[in-house]
Amino acid sequence: MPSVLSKGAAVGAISVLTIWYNYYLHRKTIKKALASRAPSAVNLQLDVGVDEQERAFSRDAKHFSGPRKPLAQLASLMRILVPSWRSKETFIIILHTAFLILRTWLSVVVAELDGKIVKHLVRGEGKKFLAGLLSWFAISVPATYTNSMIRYLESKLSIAFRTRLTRYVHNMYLSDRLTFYKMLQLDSSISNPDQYITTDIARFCTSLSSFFSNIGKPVLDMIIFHFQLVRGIGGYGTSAMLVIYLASARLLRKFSPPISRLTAEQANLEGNLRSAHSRLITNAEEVAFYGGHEREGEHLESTLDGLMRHSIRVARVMVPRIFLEDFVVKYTWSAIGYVLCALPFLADRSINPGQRMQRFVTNKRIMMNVSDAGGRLMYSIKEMMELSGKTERVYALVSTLHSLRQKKPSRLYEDYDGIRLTNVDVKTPNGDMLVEGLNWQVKEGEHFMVTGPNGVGKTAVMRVVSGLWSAPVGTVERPDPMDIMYIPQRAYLPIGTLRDQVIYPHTVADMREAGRTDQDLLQILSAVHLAYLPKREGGWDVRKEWKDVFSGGEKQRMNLARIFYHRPNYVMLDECTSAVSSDVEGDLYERIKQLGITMVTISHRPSLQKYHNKLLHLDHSWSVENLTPSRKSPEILELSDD
Ligand SMILES: Nc1ncnc2c1ncn2[C@@H]1O[C@H](COP(=O)(O)OP(=O)(O)OP(=O)(O)O)[C@@H](O)[C@H]1O
Repeated sequence: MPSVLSKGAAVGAISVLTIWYNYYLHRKTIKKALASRAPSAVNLQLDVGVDEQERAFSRDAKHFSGPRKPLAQLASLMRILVPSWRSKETFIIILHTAFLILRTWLSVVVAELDGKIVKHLVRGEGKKFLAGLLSWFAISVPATYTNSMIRYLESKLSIAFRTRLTRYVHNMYLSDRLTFYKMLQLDSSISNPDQYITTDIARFCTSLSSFFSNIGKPVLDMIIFHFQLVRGIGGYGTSAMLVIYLASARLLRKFSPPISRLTAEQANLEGNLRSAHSRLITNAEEVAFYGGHEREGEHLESTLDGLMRHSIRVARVMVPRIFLEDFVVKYTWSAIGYVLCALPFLADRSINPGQRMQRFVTNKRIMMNVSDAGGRLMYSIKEMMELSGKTERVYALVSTLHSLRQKKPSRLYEDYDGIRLTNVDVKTPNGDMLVEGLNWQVKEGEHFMVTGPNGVGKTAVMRVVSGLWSAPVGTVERPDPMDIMYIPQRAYLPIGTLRDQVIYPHTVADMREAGRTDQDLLQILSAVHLAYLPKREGGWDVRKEWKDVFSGGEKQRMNLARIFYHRPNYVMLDECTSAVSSDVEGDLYERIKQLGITMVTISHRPSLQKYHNKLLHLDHSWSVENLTPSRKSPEILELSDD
């Protein structure tokens, strides 16, 4: 009984520590939540500065370069998951390990108590039997508490890993190096980053945190129980058990299908299905107009078919492995365990029945625990392979982000008062030449129109100026990003309030800092002929899926409103008034000019020429022409082939 009390005290001490830790974390979370209500910097990782994060990325880059073996991949990812010995994750892992040890220790105590209870029963010692039973119950409270804490800490670890890894990826994905754009538009190695960031990271973190229990617990059990068994059945018996385990592990490995590859493939196919659904969500109206539901249905079905065929194949190849695993772990090991427990007592007839019963029950209980731990270790070989497949995908994501982040942009200078391209070759990401040796300069007050046939590379020039595409040859000079804006062909409406639509990409905090008010925004909306919107939609704070609310022309005018809000020195407009009625369109161009903003307009509409004084014509070669209001046909100033 005293030993039970001292063990109970140990459990109590660990429990108090855990409760204190939870309280501490809870307070920290509340403090953080309150702090995050205040307007914060743009950095996504609230507790780390942008520069510090950039330095961390540069330090980590060498650990994510090129292909690596699964264990090395896991080691690289662990650097992100547990960044230091003083991190929260280290503390959770230590606490988790403490509870694992405690559980194993309690199992030994229970096994010994079992033996004693049976001994008292056989001897007919009623009082001792009852005392043993009471101790048994006393142990059950900390034992169940320990089990629930192990599960709780496992979830906590998984959440902590996921938070850290997802933030790390988000910070790199959405950094000012435009990694998300490069990944989505220019690089095909990661086809569905959304699937990787949402599902794959979550699965990897859950697997990794449960892996600590699944491997850590049985390994601990095996070590501690084996010491107990050596006392009970001698060194030969336990050595025999060990040899049998190792042989079984080899056998199971030999007959195991390539689980890590199958897991990675499964995740890939799930990503394809998800992406097919995302496409339908994004293009629902277009599909509905075309009556393309059957065609889209066929695509979804064939994607689902691929996934299901793979899942069935996985289930089929797993049958022999599961059969072998069960046969070895559940039956063969138990039978051998019985024999090993019984042998010492069959050989030694001098032991009295009570003692014999006590030792047999204790040993059998420990043997069952060893067998159970061994079984869990065998099962965790499969989990280890699955984890390896999940690690492979998450590693691929992080290493691609690192390699895209390091890609050098073209020779681009951001301190020029104007736009100047010198001997620039404009090429597609595939390397196809669109415009060769482009020499083009836009000075302040020179409003340019860029024209040319479809697909000739007009938007490509805007991509090169903005730095989205790098020019392999030549030099690009342009103003500071704060002084130039690019309005793309397709109007973009972010998630948020009506106010957010006008001020994008500013936040409300940025707007307040810039000294702008809702009254200013109303004036801006009236400049783009949308002054009726706040009233119609129910105020500035209303949140809607704006892309479904606004008409085509309204969407474009809202995008143009951002020019009046941000008032850059230069703006590049890419066919962004095609749905705006021509009277409003003309008015908008005049207003932009009145604000002293220099315009570069990509358009096919000759009616827009009157708002510009120069023209860049692209048609596999390039030419710059003067546009004078009095002359219909432009005067040719410079040709690319002269
Ligand atoms: N991510 C990409 N990868 C490969 N090729 C691309 C990519 N984006 C565009 N292109 C190609 O680059 C060429 C130029 O495209 P761009 O959008 O600049 O044409 P454009 O002159 O603006 O045409 P339009 O008048 O139809 O808008 C096109 O042939 C297009 O297929």
